[in-house]
Amino acid sequence: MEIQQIQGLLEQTTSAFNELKSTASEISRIQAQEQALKLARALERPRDAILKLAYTPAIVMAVKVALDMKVFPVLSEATSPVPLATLAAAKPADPLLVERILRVLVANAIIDEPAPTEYLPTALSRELTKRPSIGVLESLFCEFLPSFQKTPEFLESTNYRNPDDPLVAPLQYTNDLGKLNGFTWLCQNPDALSRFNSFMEGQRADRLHWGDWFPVRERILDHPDLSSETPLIVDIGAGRGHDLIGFRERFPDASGKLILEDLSTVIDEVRGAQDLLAAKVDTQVFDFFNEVQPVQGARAYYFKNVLHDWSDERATKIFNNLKPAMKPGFSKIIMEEYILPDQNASSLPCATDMAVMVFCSGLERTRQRWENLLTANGLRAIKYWTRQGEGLGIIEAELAD
Ligand SMILES: C[S@@+](CC[C@H](N)C(=O)[O-])C[C@H]1O[C@@H](n2cnc3c(N)ncnc32)[C@H](O)[C@@H]1O
Repeated sequence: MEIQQIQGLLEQTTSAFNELKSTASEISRIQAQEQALKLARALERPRDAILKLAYTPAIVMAVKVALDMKVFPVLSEATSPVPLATLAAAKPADPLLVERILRVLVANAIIDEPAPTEYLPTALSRELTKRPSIGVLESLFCEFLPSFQKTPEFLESTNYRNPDDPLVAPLQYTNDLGKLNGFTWLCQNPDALSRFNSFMEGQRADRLHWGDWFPVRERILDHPDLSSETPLIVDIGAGRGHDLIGFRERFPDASGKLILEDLSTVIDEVRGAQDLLAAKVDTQVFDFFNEVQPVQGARAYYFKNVLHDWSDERATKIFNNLKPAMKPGFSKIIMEEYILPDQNASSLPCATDMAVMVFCSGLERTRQRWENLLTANGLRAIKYWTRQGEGLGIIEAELAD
């Protein structure tokens, strides 16, 4: 690239940085980061960029090995540089192997090496001691990566049909699952299920809880028909219930019940968890394909990252099992999902789109696709709440008539 073009990108990056300095907003942070990425790309030779891109799985592999060798908890305690021998003793592991793995981490700014074979933590390596971020890395590496690798072969075998059958996705092809649903497969593999549920907790990482930006009081809580006995929020496909716990923290005075619904294996994993008990969250086994919604007349039926797992045909089944429980004029459906822009979507939603395609033939949807889905199912979008950057939006909907 011409030096003048790089100069131009540098100026745009500086101006994005100045905007961030003056507003300290999340949007300006994302814009500055995107601008800096364009600048870094422009400074890189295309051939080197491709080489590094193709090597990305090796970096993730090194992080996974470091996790397994228990390097990060030891490192994050450190106030002075930690010698290699101390880190190698954590597992214990061969010091030469640890040195090679840590070299990758240093080269990728995941840890610091202030002196030869002496290490210090960074914000990134400290993050790798937290359950949700460990879950993100481990679930994507162990459960998704093998399927990513097989996806081109799978798509060729289907003559590049867009996958829409959750029982015929790259996951089944890769793991020889026959017609076993991906979530049932997870439920049969407790370690994989635990990694996946931590991954879902991690999806929240550093993002706003919906209660921090959606006008919950105005759109949900301020209604005369709400009482302590009314189901307030039914979180369908809730996983470990982190969204409900976050809701209770933000609205401790809200009257009405918070109900967590998921498949029986997930409920077995979460039932009795202290954080759920403390937040007064009820649990309910529910299979949204095979049962009619058992909680009648809730104020809000909340789905987060659920509809994106399913094709329109499957989503119709979910809505058909939900609608009989909804009270007209009172019950709402709140779906916290990406609402893709028509153009220039950011990297994270696009990567998520690939992950749901591989796992269960799901898809991220543009606003028009959401609109078509709701209309075809006798539902009406009250409002699409979009957010800039990589945050999830909210589709607020109700029965059409
Ligand atoms: C992508 S996760 C989302 C979890 C959580 N809502 C979140 O965003 O963190 C999808 C959830 O749907 C649940 N699920 C899958 N199939 C289901 C079914 N048939 N009935 C009820 N829940 C189901 C899974 O167990 C999982 O917890």
